[in-house]
Amino acid sequence: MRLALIGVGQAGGKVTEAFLEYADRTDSDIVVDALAVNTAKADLLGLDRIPVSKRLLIGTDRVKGHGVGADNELGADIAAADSEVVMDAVAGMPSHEIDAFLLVAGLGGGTGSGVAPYLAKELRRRYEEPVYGLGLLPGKDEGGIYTLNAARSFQTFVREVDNLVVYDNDTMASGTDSLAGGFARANEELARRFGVLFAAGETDGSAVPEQVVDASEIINTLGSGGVSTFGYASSPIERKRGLFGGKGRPDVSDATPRILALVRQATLGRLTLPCEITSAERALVVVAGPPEMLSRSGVEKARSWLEEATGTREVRGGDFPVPDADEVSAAVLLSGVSDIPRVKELQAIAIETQRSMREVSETADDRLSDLLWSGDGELKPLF
Ligand SMILES: Nc1nc2c(ncn2[C@@H]2O[C@H](COP(=O)(O)OP(=O)(O)OP(=O)(O)O)[C@@H](O)[C@H]2O)c(=O)[nH]1
Repeated sequence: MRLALIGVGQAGGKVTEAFLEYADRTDSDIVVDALAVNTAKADLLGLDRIPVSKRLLIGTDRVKGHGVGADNELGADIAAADSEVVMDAVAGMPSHEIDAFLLVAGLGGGTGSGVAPYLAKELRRRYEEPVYGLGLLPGKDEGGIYTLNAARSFQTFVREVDNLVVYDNDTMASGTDSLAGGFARANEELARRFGVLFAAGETDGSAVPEQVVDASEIINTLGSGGVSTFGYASSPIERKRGLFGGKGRPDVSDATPRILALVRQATLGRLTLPCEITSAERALVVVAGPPEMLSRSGVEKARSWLEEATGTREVRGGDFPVPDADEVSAAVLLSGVSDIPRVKELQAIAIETQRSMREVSETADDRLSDLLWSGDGELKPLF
């Protein structure tokens, strides 16, 4: 699947660059073009793979390049005023090569969470290709304003995209390094894992899959509307010693059970957004690795298992041969999921935060409560 990537806000820009790094390293063709959009000049200066001409600073008349300081209403207002800057840059992309747009944004801050949903709306209005979101949820320890931002952005973003794929920062593997180091590792891991899914149908012809996962399989799995989560698992392979010191053939004796075990692990392990898997409407599985290890019956069995585990008959699947790989991996996309504890929790905390803000604002400033609070006690979308 060939993507036009648009990274919005600081996190969105960094994750987009991680995708570019993955595509370069694996020589894969998944990124047609990439833009970074921000209200903070410093964040754009911190990028290094996206060319300067494709780093777009918006809202300069309102915030003078200093960012919106976690105010996502301001982010959405700026997007409404300045979206043309982004749409002009998108119009310069080779649209005939693009299978889909992917907007990447952290939903806890102000820029990504406010601007990305508005750009999704504009892109869907102008282009036939599907527009997907990759939304990063803030960790539980990030505080009230991040949670409130994420809850409001989430409901607006879901409404505006064809599908919102979610990555919860709380699922990030914990390490002992700094926050920045932790994010860099998480972004690399995220790009590598999603990369397998998007790159599966874009092989250069040197190794042909038995069951191709092309762009339409991914598009049909994502569907139109809803939320997706993603799981991944891998295991190293043993190779017999190769002639002349080259890579030898892998040991294929356990190829079939290994695939089934990996798909189970990917589905039942650490999903990017933990959810009740039986609430999924559709699923897609990609098994990647050396071609000898990609047993057709393994992939078939894994698909049947996934049908049973999720209770949906709409399960697609295929293989992605990577001749030199030192591992076999399984990527599982669950789409149309609805039973998501973290989203319920996010909304509950956000409503509580709003309620306390409302109590303060009723004595201090009624305008604020009207902005955040709809008459029926629900969170207001951003626009
Ligand atoms: N996965 C991931 N999350 C990140 C990264 N950087 C920041 N975040 C998360 O993104 C949220 C903050 O969003 P940012 O992108 O920094 O903020 P912004 O959209 O630029 O908005 P403002 O800074 O308020 O203008 C927080 O919830 C962070 O946890 C990153 O590199 N990777």
